[in-house]
Amino acid sequence: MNIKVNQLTKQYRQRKVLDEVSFELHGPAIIGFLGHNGAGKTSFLNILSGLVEQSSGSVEVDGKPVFNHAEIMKQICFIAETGNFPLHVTVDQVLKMNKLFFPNWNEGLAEELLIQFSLNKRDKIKTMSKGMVSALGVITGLASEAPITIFDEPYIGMDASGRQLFYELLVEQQAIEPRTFILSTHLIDEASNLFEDVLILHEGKLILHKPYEEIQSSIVKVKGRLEDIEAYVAGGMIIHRGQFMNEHIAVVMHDQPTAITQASLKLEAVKLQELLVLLSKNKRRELSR
Ligand SMILES: Nc1ncnc2c1ncn2[C@@H]1O[C@H](COP(=O)(O)OP(=O)(O)OP(=O)(O)O)[C@@H](O)[C@H]1O
Repeated sequence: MNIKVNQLTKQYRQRKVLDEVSFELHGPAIIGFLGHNGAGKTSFLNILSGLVEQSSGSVEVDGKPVFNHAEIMKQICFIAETGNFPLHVTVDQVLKMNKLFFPNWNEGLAEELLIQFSLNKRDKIKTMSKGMVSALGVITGLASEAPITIFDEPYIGMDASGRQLFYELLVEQQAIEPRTFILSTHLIDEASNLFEDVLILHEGKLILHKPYEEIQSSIVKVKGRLEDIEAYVAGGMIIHRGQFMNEHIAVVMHDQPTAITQASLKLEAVKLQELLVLLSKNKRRELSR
C-alpha cells in the first residue's frame, strides 16, 4: 500500500508536535521510524493509524484519507508501546478479538508464535510480565498480516533472545507475506540491519528520509590531518566536525561514494544511532540561531 503524507501538522494547544511533515512510502518494505524522546513518533503513528486527527495537512493510504476511515483502518495494525490490551482478558480472548477485526488474520501463524514465545492461552494479561505482553503485541502484529503493520517500541521488557526472535520473524514474514512494516525503536543499532528505509523525526520535523543502503554508502566518518579532511569533504554536506587529541574528524554526506586519495585519511561507517544524535544536534543548533 502507498502512504502519502503531505504538510502534516499536529498541534496541542500552542504546541506543534508535528510540523509540516511530508513524505511518501511505497511498500512493501521494513521502515525504521526514529527520533529522540518526544520527537513526535507516536503522535505521527496514531495519525497514520486513523486514530487521531491531524490539525492540518493530509495522510492518505492508497489515495484515501485515513482518519476514521473504517476500511483503511482494518488494513493497518498498530501495536502501541504498552500493547493496549484490556487487563482482565486472556491471551485466547485477545486472539479471538484479533480474528474478528483483521481481515487477513492468520490463525495458524498465531498458534505457532504462541509456542515460539512460550505464551499460555489461558493467562490473563494482568498476570503476565511486561515482556510477555510485548510478545503478545508482536504476535498480534505479525499474525494480523495487515498490509501496514506498525510496531511502536514493541519490545518493552523483552530480553535479548525475545528481541532476536522478533527480528528473525520480521524478516521471515516479510519474505513470506510482504507488507509495510514500520518499526519505531530506540534500540537503533540492534535493529538497523532490518531497515530498507529510514525516517528521522526531530522536534516534530522530518530531518532525514533515505534508503538505509544509501545512508551507509553516502555518509562516512573521516579522520586524519585537517587539510586532507578539507579536501575530502569538499562538495559534500558536513554533518559534524570535531577533534580528538591531534586527530581531526568529520562526518560528511556525498551524493556519490567518494574514494580517499590522501593516505593519511581513515574512513569509518557511521552507525545509525550516532547519525541520529549528530543530525538532531545540528537541527537544535540551527533552530536556536
Ligand atoms: N494528547 C496529547 N496532548 C498534549 N501533548 C501531547 C499529546 N500527545 C503527545 N503530546 C506531546 O507531543 C510531543 C511528542 O510526543 P510523542 O509521544 O509523539 O513523541 P515520541 O517521539 O513518540 O516520544 P517517545 O520516544 O518518548 O515515545 C511530546 O512533547 C508530548 O508531550
